[in-house]
Amino acid sequence: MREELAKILVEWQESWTPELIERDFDFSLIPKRPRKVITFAGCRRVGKTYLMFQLINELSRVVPRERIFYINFEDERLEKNIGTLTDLIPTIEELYGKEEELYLFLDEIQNIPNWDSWVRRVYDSRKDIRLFLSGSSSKLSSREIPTSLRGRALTFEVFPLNFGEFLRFKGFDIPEKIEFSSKKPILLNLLREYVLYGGFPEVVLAENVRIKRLIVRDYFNTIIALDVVERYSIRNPEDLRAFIRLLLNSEYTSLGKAVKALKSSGYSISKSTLSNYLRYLEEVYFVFPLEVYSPNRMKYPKKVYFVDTSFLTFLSVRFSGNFGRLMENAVFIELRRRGEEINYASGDNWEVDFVLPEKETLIQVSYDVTSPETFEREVRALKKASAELGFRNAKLITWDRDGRIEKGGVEIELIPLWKFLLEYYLSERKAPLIS
Ligand SMILES: Nc1ncnc2c1ncn2[C@@H]1O[C@H](COP(=O)(O)OP(=O)(O)OP(=O)(O)O)[C@@H](O)[C@H]1O
Repeated sequence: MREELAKILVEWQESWTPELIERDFDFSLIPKRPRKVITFAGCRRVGKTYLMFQLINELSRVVPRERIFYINFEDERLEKNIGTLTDLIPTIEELYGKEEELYLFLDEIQNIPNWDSWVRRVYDSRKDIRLFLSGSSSKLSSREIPTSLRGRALTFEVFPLNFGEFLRFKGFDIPEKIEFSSKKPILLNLLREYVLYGGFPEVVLAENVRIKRLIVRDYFNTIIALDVVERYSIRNPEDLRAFIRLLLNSEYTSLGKAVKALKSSGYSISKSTLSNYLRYLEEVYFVFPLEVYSPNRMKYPKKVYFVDTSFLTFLSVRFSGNFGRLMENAVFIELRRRGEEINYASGDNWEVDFVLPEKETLIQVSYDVTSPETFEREVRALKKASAELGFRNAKLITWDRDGRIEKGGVEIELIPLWKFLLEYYLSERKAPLIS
């Protein structure tokens, strides 16, 4: 077995040249001190492995290549037992010496039982070894990091491409003065594509909608079958699927109501089971339930957003093609990517899509503000929310309308979606991606 390991290590040193498109990731956020085990967490296929590759590229500029190793524990040549891990460092040291710091990038490490005790041992006993871990499983996500690693690990959350990255993947150079540029119609077309089909790298690169649909459906099936059903040992996968169908077609999740709705379709599932399902789906970064901003939260249902708008486009009967809903989901993911604390707000006959309590900001998202009735409704909701919550920052994210209006003492900033999504990019900040 050690021979296989040696072969894989040498092969990696000799042949590794990944072709990748750079993501926005500020690697200076990875601390030198205190030394931490770095983990990359996020939904399946968002690009965690490629982000590790990008980091390896950056690192290769300052660290000799023979001190950096990448191993994918899904490699069928490797035995999936702890022996593979315990042999790893001695094998590298035999082959390449042990003088300097060693950087180990270990992918899908959760395939090895008891991997976490090995990680802890290495972390505690070898100050000269830096570990970077990734995996499709929530076992590596911050919420589920084994207790033995707590305090030793720092997790970076990876999301589907942001709009700036999406444009880079599409080979589109963002012009200087977008508002006045002749390239703006192209930008808006690309934005439409981004909102409809989302930011999974492979889906973005796929050449037509038919292929995009196939890939997204395949991701969906894999997430449900492997990341949820298998990992959490779900006994009735059909029940889970019925619940997901419900989520994909409703804006809110009140578990009580879900129990009733499912019952009327012939599924008998308890509230506590549904609550577990929702937690699992959240742990694998497939959905993000959003709470209302209110002291008595229990009275209000949660709203549900998906990690990527493509799931709504290709799998939702109700929201497929509902551009307003897709825009709202895209804005949510962008806020989440920036690490904002987010809620929604609701009152008598009004609702505001997002509240950022720390920034005292209200955000409403609306596709069609050209219709005076819709515009009035959105503005009214912002006014009511502002009066009730005392937050004076109000933004209305539109498809492409800029400006500022004052209504009843509340100033509302109108922001085109492209401008909102590129805010970080335009201000040359990079999304922190830290949880
Ligand atoms: N930066 C990138 N440049 C070019 N292609 C990319 C990039 N990131 C991801 N991809 C494409 O998306 C695919 C999935 O990316 P990757 O394997 O990194 O995802 P992952 O999050 O590690 O997936 P899993 O959770 O299934 O292991 C890659 O095989 C590649 O085709």
